[in-house]
Amino acid sequence: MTDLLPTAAPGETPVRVMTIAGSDSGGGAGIQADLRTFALLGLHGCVAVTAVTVQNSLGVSGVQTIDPEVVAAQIRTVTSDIGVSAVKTGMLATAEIISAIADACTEVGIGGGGVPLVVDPVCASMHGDPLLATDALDTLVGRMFPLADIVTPNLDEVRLITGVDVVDADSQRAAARALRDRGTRWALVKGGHLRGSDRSPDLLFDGDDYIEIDGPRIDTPHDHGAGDTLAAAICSALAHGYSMPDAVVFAKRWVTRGLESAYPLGAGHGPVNPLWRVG
Ligand SMILES: Nc1ncnc2c1ncn2[C@@H]1O[C@H](COP(=O)(O)OP(=O)(O)O)[C@@H](O)[C@H]1O
Ligand SMILES: Cc1ncc(COP(=O)(O)O)c(N)n1
Repeated sequence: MTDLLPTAAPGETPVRVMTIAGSDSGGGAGIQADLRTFALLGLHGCVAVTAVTVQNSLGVSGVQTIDPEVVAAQIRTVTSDIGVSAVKTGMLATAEIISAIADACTEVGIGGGGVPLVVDPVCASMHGDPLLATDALDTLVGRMFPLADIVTPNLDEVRLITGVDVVDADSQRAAARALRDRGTRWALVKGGHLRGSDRSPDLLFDGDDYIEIDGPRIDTPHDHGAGDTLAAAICSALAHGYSMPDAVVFAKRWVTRGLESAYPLGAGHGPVNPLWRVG
């Protein structure tokens, strides 16, 4: 497997994908991270914006959500004209927005065995600022997980969704099982927040087999947008027809390379850097 995906010839339409997520004004996470990964992997990225966050390297100081009907309309108008081969979701903000997205996805054939759907169940920023209304978690799990080909929570999100505290390989497996019980086809329990090891192992589970997708732990404070970058790369590989295990292995290598060349930005946490691709 290579570190890159096939690209279109100049003038030829590239593979299209879509991110349904929030905007990060600091450019490190959210739709900005997704679009960077899509573009650098040679795909054309479309967007359904769910919220505009007021954010920099130190945290999130404001959120303006988008009218749920406008979010759904972005999904319908893109799919009816441009067409997409895979979709990922990130910050979905409120229960009303999630319901509108789930309805629109069902209507146009995203998820549920149709167009592959990657659900990154974003609940908070890395600084701990909330990105999902506290009453919206049940809707996120109840409406999006049954549509999802894969869900990609970090360990804080795993705890919120399943109650499982991941501290070692056994609890990582228990968390993967508990996630699958909530309706997703594949569960990925990311090990990025597992401290005290020189590895950062993610665990992929389809209900039968556990697949450990290992990688070295990169010693950097600049990991803003790591989860978005991983999920956007999984989405990109699925759009090219990769199997789920191959898509996650590909994406893990992509985010690891991005962490290796992550850069400082502002006074806080800088972003993972998929620009290694053009460096
Ligand atoms: N310091 C690190 N070194 C290597 N890989 C990491 C590191 N931090 C996160 N990752 C990887 O980046 C991806 C995103 O993980 P994580 O940081 O847990 O997600 P999130 O950004 O959603 O909190 C995972 O594949 C994880 O293993
Ligand atoms: C709009 C938006 N979406 C997602 C994240 C999560 O990224 P991180 O965990 O790196 O803060 C974020 N901070 N902002």
